[in-house]
Order: sequence, then C-alpha cells, then structure tokens
Amino acid sequence: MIFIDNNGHTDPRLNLALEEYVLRNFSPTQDYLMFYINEPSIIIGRNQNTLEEINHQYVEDHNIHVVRRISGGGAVYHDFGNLNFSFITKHDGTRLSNFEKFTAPVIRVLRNLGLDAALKGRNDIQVVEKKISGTAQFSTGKRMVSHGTLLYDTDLGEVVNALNVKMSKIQSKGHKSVRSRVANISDYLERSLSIEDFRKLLLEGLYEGNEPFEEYRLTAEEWQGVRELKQEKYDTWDWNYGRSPRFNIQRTKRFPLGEVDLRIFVEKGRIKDFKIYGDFFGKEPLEDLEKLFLGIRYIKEDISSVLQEIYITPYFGSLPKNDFIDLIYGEDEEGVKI
Ligand SMILES: Nc1ncnc2c1ncn2[C@@H]1O[C@H](COP(=O)(O)OC(=O)CCCC[C@@H]2CCSS2)[C@@H](O)[C@H]1O
Repeated sequence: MIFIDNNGHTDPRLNLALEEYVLRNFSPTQDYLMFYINEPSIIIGRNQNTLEEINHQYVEDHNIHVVRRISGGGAVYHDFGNLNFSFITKHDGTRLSNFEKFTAPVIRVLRNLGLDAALKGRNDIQVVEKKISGTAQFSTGKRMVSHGTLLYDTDLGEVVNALNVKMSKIQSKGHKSVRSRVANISDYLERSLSIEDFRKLLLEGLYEGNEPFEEYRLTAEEWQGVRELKQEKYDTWDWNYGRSPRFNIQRTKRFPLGEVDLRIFVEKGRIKDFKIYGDFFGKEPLEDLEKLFLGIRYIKEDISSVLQEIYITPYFGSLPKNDFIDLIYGEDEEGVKI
C-alpha cells in the first residue's frame, strides 16, 4: 500500500480531482491510500440532483462549496472536523457496494480507541445507533475507489443546516440521500485528541502488522495534471449542478392579483420546458413569455437576467420582480427536516 500525500490541500475540488487522477493514472498494480480534509462543503453523489439535496440559500450565504463526486450514494457535509479516507485499488471482482472489506480496518482502529463501532445499514459506520461515517465506491472496471467520511469534530448543526433542503415539489429520478442521526467520534473518546493526532493514529492503525506504508508525493507534472482535471471538471457548474438527472418542478404562488401556477422541466441543468398559468398576465400570448426561459440555466442569475429584459412588459405591470424570481427559483419556508 502506498500512502499518497495530498500536501494538506483543503479545497474539495482539488482533493476530488487528485483522487480521480490517482485512480486513472497511477500504477494499475499498486494499491493506494489517501486522507483528505475539506473546508466547508457539500459533496454530492454521482447520480443526485444537486438542488434536491442542498439548502441553496444557506450554502450561498455561508460560502459552502458544492461539489459532485464520481462515486454513488448520498450528499454529505464536510468541514475541518471531518476526515476522509480513500482506498484506490484494483477492482477485486466483488460487487460494488461491498463495504465490509474497506471499512473493516477503519472499524478496527476505532474499536482500539474504545468506540463501539460497527458497519450498519448499507454503508454507514455507526456508534450506538448514530452515524459517524458514510462510505461510497466507484469503479472504472479495472480499478476502484472506496472512500468514506469520518465525523471527528464536525459542526453537526451545519450538517443539518446545509442539507436542509428547501426546494420542494421537485420530481426526479435522482438518488435521494438517506438522512441519519449523526455523531462525532471525538465525543466518544476518553482522552482528548486533535483531528491531526487522530489522523496519525488512524494511519498507524491501518498498517498495523504490515510494513509502514511507503509515502508518495506527486511530481510537479502530476500536480499539473490534477489541476487540469480540477479545472475541466470539478470547478464547473456543468459537473456540479448541470449533470443532475432531469427533473420537474411544480410551483404555485398566490399574488395580490391572483394565483400563478408554474411547471418547469430541467435537463442537464437547463430549462427545456416552461409553462406558466395565471389569469392576470394581460393580453399577450404567454408562449412568448415562456420562450424566453427556454435554454437558460436553472439558476437565479440567469432567471433574473431574463426578467431584467422583460420586466417592463405588459406581463409584469404590477408584479414585483423578486416575487417572480421567488416563484421560479425560491425556497419554500417549510423545508424537509433531517
Ligand atoms: N460527513 C458526514 N459523514 C457521515 N454522515 C454524514 C455526513 N454528512 C451528512 N451525513 C449524514 O448522512 C446522510 C447521507 O447519507 P447517504 O447514505 O445518503 O450518503 C452517504 O453517506 C455518502 C457518503 C460519501 C462518502 C464520500 C467519501 C469522500 S468524499 S464523500 C446525510 O443526510 C446526513 O444525515
């Protein structure tokens, strides 16, 4: 096993690019282990609809990154108190989602630290019914990544806030996260340890009985490749949001002049169909209004700039623009509690 040094980077886009770069470019006959800690971020599963998983307003207001990963599963929150481990190995022929093999050594270390940890559900490590780790896998056919989180001393209030979805009435085939009760590992330890001490103990524990892992630092050229992958993929709206499975949104809002009903169909993050029903829009045919939204990204900025152009038209005579943006892209007051 070779331990890959991530150089202490905490940008989730860089860490996920590094993991994918190692998976795709490093020796196919070697096994690798990597640790990384991300600054506050939500890491979305490969097949999820980003908007269905995040509290958009909260995430924006608090500068929380939203990044899609290549592995399946649900959305998780990371901060400086969450340590991620990642095994990048040959595909061992077992069915994906066999998490036992890769979680067993981690569970052993946690048990040695006095925690009553066990693999529960499909992919959770739990301590007394509370989740302290979520895991996921991705395979290229020959190689695979098996990675997981370890909630060490994460701000658990933020986990709830950031993942408290407020966009309602979305229908999609996107993979839905499995909400759980979560806990921090540090709360179960008898002595106090920093996350850095915990990281060291985990690394030592993982190679117990074997030779210490050989450490590898990437060359400048390899880092360049990682940065390119970051730029082409993990930095892009197309990957993080646009790649979501298609979805439908249905919204109704009562304005002083009457009710407006809206149906939007979004594919690859862009509005493909836009239907608006309401009886106070004046005499212009609504198709003209509807057409203006086709092809734009389903994000506040694009919606707002369309409305900018058409604000002074008969449609919007007496409707405040922000109310309209809210109708198309707002968040309901009552979110789904997790
Ligand atoms: N950091 C963290 N760790 C564990 N569980 C979490 C975390 N954040 C949120 N949650 C809880 O898990 C569910 C989602 O569970 P669900 O089972 O749907 O998804 C997962 O566990 C995915 C794990 C992905 C691990 C990758 C490893 C490196 S990059 S991310 C969420 O609604 C919260 O209740």
